[in-house]
Amino acid sequence: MNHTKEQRVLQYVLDNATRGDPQSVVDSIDNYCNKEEWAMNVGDQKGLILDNIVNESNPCVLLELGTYCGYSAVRIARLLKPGAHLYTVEFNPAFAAVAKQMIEFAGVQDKVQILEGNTQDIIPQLKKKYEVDTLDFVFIDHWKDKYLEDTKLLEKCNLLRKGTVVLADNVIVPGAPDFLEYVRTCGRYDCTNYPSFLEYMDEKDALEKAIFRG
Ligand SMILES: O=C(NC/C=C/[C@H]1O[C@@H](n2cnc3cncnc32)[C@H](O)[C@@H]1O)c1cc([N+](=O)[O-])cc(O)c1O
Ligand SMILES: [Mg+2]
Repeated sequence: MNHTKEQRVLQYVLDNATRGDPQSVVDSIDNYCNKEEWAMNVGDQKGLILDNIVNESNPCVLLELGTYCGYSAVRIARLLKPGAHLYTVEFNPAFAAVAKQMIEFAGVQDKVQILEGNTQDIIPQLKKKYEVDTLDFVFIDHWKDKYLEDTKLLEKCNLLRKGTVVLADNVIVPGAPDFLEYVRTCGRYDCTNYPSFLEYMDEKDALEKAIFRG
């Protein structure tokens, strides 16, 4: 039975999207969350900004913090060139299970790897255990009070290089003020704000792009 919202979102995708078609998966989730139940996916309006920034960055090795149902993982993976790879970190087993099925249904499982666990534990393992050298692109969309500590951890683990794009969701709602203050004032990032709207709502929100200066 689909007892959780996340299971209901997945079921709607399985019933309405086309297997192997990531765009139809993205569209189905947006339809469901617009019509039936709100869910904390980056959504279609901020999603278009995310698409543009991924496309202009042309990334090979990507990291996402907070997979949730896999909406942004599918959205990003559908744009990746052959050989590019997205690692997405999720510590809630129930959400990871939904995301795994979402990613497989979309047919992007060869481009996406869900790393189950806490970002604090997984980020320090990326180099040795997952053979990551440096990251080209990071999408941050997990608990808002973790954005800053995890950005500093990425720096500490030497996972950022000159030009790495760090893109953060929700810098207005729910907001990540300490993260925003840090990336805009520490001198190590070139920041751009992308005003938009909270997913499936009329409320203002924004993405912040912080390019690491190396
Ligand atoms: O709260 C929001 N997002 C939190 C997302 C959290 C996701 O990241 C995982 N996680 C958390 N710390 C983790 C550490 N390690 C691994 N996974 C982790 C959680 O298990 C969840 O799957 C949010 C809220 C609103 N809103 O309007 O209220 C809108 C949004 O777009 C949002 O993204
Ligand atoms: Mg978000």
